[in-house]
Amino acid sequence: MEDRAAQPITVILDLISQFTGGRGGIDHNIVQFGLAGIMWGLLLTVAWSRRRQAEGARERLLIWGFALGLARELMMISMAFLQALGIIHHDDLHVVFPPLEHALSNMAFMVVAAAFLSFLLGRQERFRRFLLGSLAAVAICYLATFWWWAGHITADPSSKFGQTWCDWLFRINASLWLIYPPLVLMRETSGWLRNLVVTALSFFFLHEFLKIPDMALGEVYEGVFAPIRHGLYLSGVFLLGGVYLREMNELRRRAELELRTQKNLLQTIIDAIPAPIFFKDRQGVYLGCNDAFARHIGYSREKIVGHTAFDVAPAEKARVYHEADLALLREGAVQVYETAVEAADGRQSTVLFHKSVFADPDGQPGGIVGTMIDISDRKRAELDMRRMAFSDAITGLANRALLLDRLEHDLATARRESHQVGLLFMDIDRFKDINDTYGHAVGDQLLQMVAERLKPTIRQSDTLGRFGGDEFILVLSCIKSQREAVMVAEKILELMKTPFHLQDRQVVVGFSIGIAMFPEDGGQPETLLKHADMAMYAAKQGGRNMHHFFSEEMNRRARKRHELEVSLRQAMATEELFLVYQPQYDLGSGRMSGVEALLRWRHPAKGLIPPSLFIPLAEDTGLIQTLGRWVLRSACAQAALWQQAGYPALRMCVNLSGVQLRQGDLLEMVDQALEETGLRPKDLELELTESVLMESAEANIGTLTELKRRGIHLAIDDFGTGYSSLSYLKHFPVDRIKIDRSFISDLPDNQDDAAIVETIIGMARSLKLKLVAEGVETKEQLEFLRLHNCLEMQGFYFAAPMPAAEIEKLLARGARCAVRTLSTG
Ligand SMILES: Nc1nc2c(ncn2[C@@H]2O[C@@H]3COP(=O)(O)O[C@H]4[C@@H](O)[C@H](n5cnc6c(=O)[nH]c(N)nc65)O[C@@H]4COP(=O)(O)O[C@H]3[C@H]2O)c(=O)[nH]1
Repeated sequence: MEDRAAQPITVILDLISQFTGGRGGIDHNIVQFGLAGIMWGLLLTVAWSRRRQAEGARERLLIWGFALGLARELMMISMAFLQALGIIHHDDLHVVFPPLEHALSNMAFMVVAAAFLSFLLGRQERFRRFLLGSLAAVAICYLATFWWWAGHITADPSSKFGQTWCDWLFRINASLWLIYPPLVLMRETSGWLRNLVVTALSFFFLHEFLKIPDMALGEVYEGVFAPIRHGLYLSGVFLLGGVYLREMNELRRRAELELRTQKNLLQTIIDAIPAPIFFKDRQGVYLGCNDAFARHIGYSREKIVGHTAFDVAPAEKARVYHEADLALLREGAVQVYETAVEAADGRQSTVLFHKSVFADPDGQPGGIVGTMIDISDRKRAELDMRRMAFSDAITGLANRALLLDRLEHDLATARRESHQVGLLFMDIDRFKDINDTYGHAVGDQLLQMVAERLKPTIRQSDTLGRFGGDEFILVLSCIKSQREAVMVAEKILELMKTPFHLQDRQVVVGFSIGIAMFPEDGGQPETLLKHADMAMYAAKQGGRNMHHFFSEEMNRRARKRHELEVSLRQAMATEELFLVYQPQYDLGSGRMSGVEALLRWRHPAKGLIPPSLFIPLAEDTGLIQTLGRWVLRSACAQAALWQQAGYPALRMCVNLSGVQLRQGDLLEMVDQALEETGLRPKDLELELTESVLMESAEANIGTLTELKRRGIHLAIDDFGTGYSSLSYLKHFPVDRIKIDRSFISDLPDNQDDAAIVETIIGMARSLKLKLVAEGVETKEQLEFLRLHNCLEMQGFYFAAPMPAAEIEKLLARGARCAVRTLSTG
């Protein structure tokens, strides 16, 4: 029965055996070894090349497994060659090679199987146990076999390894271990990858297992089994290799995809950051950048990436960046520096670079990553702030702080290098009037225009600034003589002569310049400034629109002025000031028609100080406000007293300073004085000098009209000394003209004066203005005036200024102008 059953199989096996060339045929086919060797070699190459990216136990195992497989094939190829070349006989091969070949192929299978187990199951412990167990078993089998085989072959050199019990042991052991991985995988995983791996591992198992029936049959049908087994082996290797390569390909694709995703993500993230970011390699080639960077430097990303700074920045700048990069790569750490960047369109910006080095996979400096913070606005703001701190807001010239700083610096240099410095202190004459007349905006405009005219006069090394108000300073930093300063001053005065176009008007402004020289006039900035200021004051006193050098005399005068000022302040508190009154007579009635209140100062040490000395000082220092208020109130009070005492009404004439007129509170001051004293407005006459009136005619006309509306009389003092425009005179609400005493003093002999006086009298008559002649000292003068019909007079011929009590006496006596009183006031 058994024979019958075995018969058809035997027939088939015989047939296959015949067909395949029988024993020793394909078993030792060099093509098969070659193919398997190529596959193992390829797999080893791939696994080796990937060892960096895919670090891990599996990859290391695979390298070992593939290497063992390759070693087996190489050994088989060399065996085939040795046999083909007749160096070793076929029978002798069985002595050494089979145990080695079995060990290598089995170890290769085990290791590869373990690697796939770990990969597909993801459980390290399990595959480690499997690996250790299988390898230990293979090793034990191998050692035992070899030990036995060594003895056996010595006893019977014709015996074959494949026909001994140790071969059995070997095959059974190997197939038992090789059945394990496919079974585990079948049970625990699924998917096409699992199926392929299971198939490949099963082929390996079958390759080992089929040897067992072959041996059981006495290797009679090795011609059948060998091709099948080796076919299975080759298929297993190719299948596994295919799986692995495909998997590698997939991994690479996935890695690339991931890399691309990561790159996109990174690009999106850095594009979302508003600060420019870039990164370059060690050679300075841009590897990437964000939109902000591309925008900032004005190039597209394509023009930047793959290029160096030399392609996107001017060579000079690129060199700076490159050198900074090299230093950073050399020294590592972080680099922060500020620099100017020029964009493609030439736009300049100041940026703060933060650069650091990034490492390559080997931990070496791989390149540079940097960010740029645009600090142009901050820089500009800092610059503006610095400029604002040192420049005058209206004119843009140096301000007081900068002027003092420069002056100090120039003086230090001049001291060191022994040269001179000229300081020009300039002031616009009557700037206040312009401000009052046209408003502050126009005043500022004038300051700007003056600054513009001054600018071209200065050299690079000079400093021009506004010291405050209408005061300009020019520091001539290095000059050889006073002559140079004079030339500059004259040039400036010449420039200022051209009228300024202000609010559709051509306005001529005067300019006074005071000059102080280093080292003669002072060694310190403060002293020089003070002295130049004094010189400027002297220029103003001297008739304006001129320049004046500082002198010691000026200093002395200034000191005296200062002392006087201090005394005047004290005088106001200690009643050293008092009023005297000078009568004015009406020759028509022969009666005293009015009195002029005149201020006196009796200094405890210096005696009587004339008003011509202290009134201008009071005007300059602002004391005139308080003083004027006091004079007006006292005079009004005195006039009211006389009236209350029953004397005939007298016109009380009070001098007003130009400063008082310009201050806004004149009306209020007058109202208050009248109200407090009870004097009628019509009994008060306010005297304004012709020049004061003309200086700011337009601004004053409103105030004067208001005074007039209240019934207060207005007189033009010192008439004839200024250059009254007749048209203005016609518009001014004045009542009286006071002919200046300078025209009276030489009457009647001086023909010119006589003609002037006659003209003034004629003009007053035609303008219907009243007249009073002041400074009448002689009978001839009186007669001349009377002859020409000027009937009101004031002067020493009639009476000198006198205290109120004296006036009262005169009033009490009903004194008439015939009385010749030459008493002093
Ligand atoms: N040679 C000569 N002089 C005569 C004669 N008659 C009078 N005078 C003087 O002529 C000046 C007349 O005053 P003014 O023209 O208003 O000129 C005044 C006036 O402009 C100013 N002043 C005086 N008191 C005041 C005041 O209270 N307020 C203001 N703002 N100015 C005043 O001081 C100037 C000088 O005043 P005074 O020294 O008091 O000098 C007075 C007076 O003493 C004469 O026949 N011959």
